[in-house]
Amino acid sequence: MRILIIEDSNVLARVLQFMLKKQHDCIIDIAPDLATAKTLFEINDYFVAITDLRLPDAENGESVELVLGNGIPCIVLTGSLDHKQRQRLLQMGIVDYVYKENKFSYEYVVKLVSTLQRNIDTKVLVVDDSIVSRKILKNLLKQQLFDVVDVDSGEKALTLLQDLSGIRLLITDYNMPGMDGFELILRVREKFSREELAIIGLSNEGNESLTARFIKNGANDFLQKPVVHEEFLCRVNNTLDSLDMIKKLWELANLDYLTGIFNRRYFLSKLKELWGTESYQGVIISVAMLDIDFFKRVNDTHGHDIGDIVLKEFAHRLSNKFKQDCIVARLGGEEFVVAMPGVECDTATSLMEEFRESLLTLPFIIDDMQLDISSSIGLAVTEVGKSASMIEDLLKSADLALYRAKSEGRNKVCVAS
Ligand SMILES: Nc1nc2c(ncn2[C@@H]2O[C@H](COP(=O)(O)OP(=O)(O)OP(=O)(O)O)[C@@H](O)[C@H]2O)c(=O)[nH]1
Repeated sequence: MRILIIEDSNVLARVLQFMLKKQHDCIIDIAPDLATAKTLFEINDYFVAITDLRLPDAENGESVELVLGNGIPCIVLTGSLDHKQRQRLLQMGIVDYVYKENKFSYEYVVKLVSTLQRNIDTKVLVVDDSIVSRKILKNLLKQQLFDVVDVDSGEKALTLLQDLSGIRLLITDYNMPGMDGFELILRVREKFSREELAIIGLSNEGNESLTARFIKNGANDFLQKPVVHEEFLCRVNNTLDSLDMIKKLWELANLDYLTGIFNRRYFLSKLKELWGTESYQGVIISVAMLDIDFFKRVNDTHGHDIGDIVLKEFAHRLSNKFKQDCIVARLGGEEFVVAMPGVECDTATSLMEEFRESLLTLPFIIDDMQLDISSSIGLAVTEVGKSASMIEDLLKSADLALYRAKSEGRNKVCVAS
């Protein structure tokens, strides 16, 4: 990522450069005047430009025209701004303006750059029967680099949500012929939770209870039309920030920090979920526990960092082999587990034998070193039932089978009797 700072104050430009570099892996060019900025635009492609409104050779915001004329998102830095200037800048299509006040202003600029990066990969669906309103919202969102799709009815929105995966934010008008905004939200919430898909409702009705109704029906936020540029973008970004935060918390709670695969907590909750699902009652389930052999030696011989790489590679291979309905997790240390619902004992044993052998035939190459890694595997099989204590028994059996595999010489699959 390459960023251009157009700013005649060398101190300010350097502070911003330092703060941006701390947060982003990027190249930063500094132009102290319009002429230099013009030259830099001829030779480089920029992700975003941050420009002062007044420069020694361009006192009237010509740098903003230059940036936008080059099709580059523009963040404006300014000491002051009157109402007219603000209107003009927003109409020109800048990302945002920031007052040069204190360190928080520069932190805000750094955050804006992260937000723009996030927005590029964020799909937003706008639903409004008014072409004018859709166009305004689309333009506002595109200035922030969002990937925007729009439709003119709730019915089309539902179809699109079904066909096009990855939409993270739905912005819907309330008053629409056919399906109104409320009904659309209710229908959407049957399939998508607040954590998966955020919804912002819009209406030009000045009805006070509308906000609460929207939110009670499943919207994350609500805004009055016509939208105020800055408020709209703040609300959109806050809503998406909350979604990101929830995702991060979910990952912290359910993923193993080292390998990125599921952790023990997720694994156990998933098994409990299966046990509680009517359609799984009586379905056969195989569970395999895998433990890397003599892993302590890997750490002792090559160091902990290499040990970590082995764990990551092992997890990667395991989750590549057992996809689809299987649940693959790291239980802790060098111990992993795979649950295979619907897989009979014979098939599960063959699959585990294949995996065990693949470790020997495809050695781990780390830093040009070849490491011979093997695994002992214990397998237990049962039918999903009503009693939760069965889960404990199943895991105990797999663990005992693993213990047997270890004591019988390692690099072996043992099935619980
Ligand atoms: N690098 C690394 N090592 C870990 C991690 N978690 C646990 N270990 C190490 O894993 C090793 C496990 O050693 P042991 O339980 O003695 O087992 P082992 O050497 O694999 O021997 P067997 O299981 O009997 O074949 C210990 O040295 C732990 O320090 C981790 O996250 N990273």
